[in-house]
Amino acid sequence: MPAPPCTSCHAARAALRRPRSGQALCGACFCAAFEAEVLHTVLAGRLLPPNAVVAVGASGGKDSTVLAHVLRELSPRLGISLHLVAVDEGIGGYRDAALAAVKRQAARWELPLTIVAYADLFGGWTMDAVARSTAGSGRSRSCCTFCGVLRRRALEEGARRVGATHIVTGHNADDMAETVLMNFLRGDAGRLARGGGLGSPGEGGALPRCRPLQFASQKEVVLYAHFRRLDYFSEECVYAPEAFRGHARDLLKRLEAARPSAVLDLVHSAERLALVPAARPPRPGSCSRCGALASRDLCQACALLDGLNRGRPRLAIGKGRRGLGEEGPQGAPGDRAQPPASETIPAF
Ligand SMILES: Nc1ncnc2c1ncn2[C@@H]1O[C@H](COP(=O)(O)OP(=O)(O)OP(=O)(O)O)[C@@H](O)[C@H]1O
Repeated sequence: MPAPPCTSCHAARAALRRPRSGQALCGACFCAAFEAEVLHTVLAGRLLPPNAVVAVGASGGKDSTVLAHVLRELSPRLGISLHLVAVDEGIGGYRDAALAAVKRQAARWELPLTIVAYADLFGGWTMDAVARSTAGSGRSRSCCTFCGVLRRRALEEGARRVGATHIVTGHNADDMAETVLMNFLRGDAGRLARGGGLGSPGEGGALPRCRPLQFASQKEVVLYAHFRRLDYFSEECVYAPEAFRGHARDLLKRLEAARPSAVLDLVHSAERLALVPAARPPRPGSCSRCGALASRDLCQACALLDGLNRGRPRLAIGKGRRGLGEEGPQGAPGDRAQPPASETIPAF
């Protein structure tokens, strides 16, 4: 049976049904709709003002590839300029291939690219060295904790170097829903309290960050990349299988099978959550070492590096009561007198 006509242009045959709405569209109309929705997210949320210099966190993966492509399409209407910033975490057998994809994108789209490396920024520490240091006798399950904190810092540093006024990342709705689930599973009220919204406004001197793909489903991101024939790197990070996020991802897939709106419902639930004031993190101060946003003497990145340099990395990541959980905070439940330092960072 031939495909039905596209319900938008009525000229071409439909090439897909949109996963959420079931609408039958041709590839061109789907891509136009996808771009219009991202434009709406940016405009309605006032995420990127005219003349913004936008650093796109470019990992070479599908999400940031789609984000960079869509923002490039939209940049004349938004009046923004783009700069790709890629972080080389020093992960052998993974990041080099991903960076090669970013370089190809920069060349094809004629966008400036800056690469910053953990090894240069963090006193010689690469993620592979961190993994060796944190593993002890077994496999390290805390790599994503370290990497998330350090990458956030590295992206901020890279963005500053290129004179950016804003940072965007490619987190999609599925990523956001996983994060909400993980925060629930950890009982992390501090993060849940400010987990909604489209990003952080740039408190404490940090650059404003946002996630323009936050309402786009992973499936549609992949479909957009397919129809626009985007070239991206699709392998999983070598440390990802150890991460707690994988459990949240599996759970989310099962929830979505039973209830297709589960992903977006979770994203919106984070926006609507109203927690009692006592659950909110304290007003942040600044790190005594680097001046970044911190709720304790040292910011997350400096605390982690301190632990690594002293040969006691596990202390900084929650093997004690006040450390960080994997990819985020994990203070003792109910311990609100001095919440974990990680509560000072937004949930991405
Ligand atoms: N090495 C990196 N350099 C620059 N930005 C990065 C890097 N890694 C991740 N990011 C940014 O953070 C976002 C989320 O990354 P993460 O690895 O958690 O998710 P992802 O869904 O696999 O994203 P992607 O498909 O873009 O790799 C990316 O979309 C990108 O904007």
